[in-house]
Amino acid sequence: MISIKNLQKVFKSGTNQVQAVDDVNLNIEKGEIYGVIGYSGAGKSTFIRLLNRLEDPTSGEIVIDGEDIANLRAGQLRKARQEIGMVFQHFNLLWSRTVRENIAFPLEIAGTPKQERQERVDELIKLVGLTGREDAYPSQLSGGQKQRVGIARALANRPKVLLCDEATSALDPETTDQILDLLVNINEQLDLTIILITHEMHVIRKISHRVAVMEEGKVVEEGDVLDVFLHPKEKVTKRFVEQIMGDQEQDDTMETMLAEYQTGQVVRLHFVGEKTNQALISEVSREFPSVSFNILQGKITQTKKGAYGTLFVHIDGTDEDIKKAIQYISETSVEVEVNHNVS
Ligand SMILES: Nc1ncnc2c1ncn2[C@@H]1O[C@H](COP(=O)(O)OP(=O)(O)OP(=O)(O)O)[C@@H](O)[C@H]1O
Repeated sequence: MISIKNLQKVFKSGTNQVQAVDDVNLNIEKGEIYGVIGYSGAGKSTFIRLLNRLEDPTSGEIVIDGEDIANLRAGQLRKARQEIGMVFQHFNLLWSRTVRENIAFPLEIAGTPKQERQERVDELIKLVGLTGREDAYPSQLSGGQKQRVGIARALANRPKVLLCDEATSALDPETTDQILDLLVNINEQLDLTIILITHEMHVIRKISHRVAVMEEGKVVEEGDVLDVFLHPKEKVTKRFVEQIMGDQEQDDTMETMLAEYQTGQVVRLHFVGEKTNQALISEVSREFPSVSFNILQGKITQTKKGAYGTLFVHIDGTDEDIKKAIQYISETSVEVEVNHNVS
């Protein structure tokens, strides 16, 4: 659906040159939530602004649904832009207009007749959960509500793709989660392709199907979120994954746990996407009633493709039963690492 080839953006000022986007090549499928992550200055904002030509590319191709956005002239560009919605970090609302009027704005620009405009606005208000706040002004809204207006406005002209530029970075964690849930709903209900840029791994983990990692203008790593989580190759990617997993921390506490348990075994279960932790532990407890399972600690993170992470479990019972329980777990997709055997 979106094909980006050899995309370059060089900013020039006097003798200074900054290569903000450096030979980016990506393919994004219809209906996908595609995340681009990178630290400040990596080129994410420039990249996303190239996609709707808020910036002009220095060279390269951006084909969205068969149309090369990079080479459109002014008139064609105006039309194409209506098919690309954008949500901004700081909402960019019109302060003298109500919620309803803000959402209607892109429809007015597109020349949508009044009756149709009103119907569409009503639909959007419902979709983003702003019923009852239609006549409020932006200054009377919370951050999350402002972003809901931003999202409704971006969807007004039924775009083919929604671009989100750090859409949750100005929000607190709880509101962030609500807005991310809304984006997932919209993606699923409308089968809408969403491209988002962020510096927060949490955003990628929670809603993205695939991710690209940017550094110094380049995409240094790309793939399914779960694959990238499990096998980060680049240093920068490892840093992002550590942000939410904290592996080093777990290795340190392992030693403490081993010292604590004198009977049974402490095992580390590695979840790689196929089974959820709760389902497995209750299933194995049911199968082996004579064995006790005690979850000691763990860090499991849910991605769009399943659970990923590790769980430390103390298993106690007779040697024979413990062995059978471990064998049972090993036969699922969960990898078992036996750390301790004292009996
Ligand atoms: N209009 C501009 N003129 C000159 N240089 C620019 C311009 N916009 C961005 N840059 C430079 O391009 C590089 C990439 O910036 P960009 O804002 O795209 O990165 P980013 O990953 O989005 O970071 P941030 O989250 O801090 O905005 C930086 O070195 C930045 O200084």
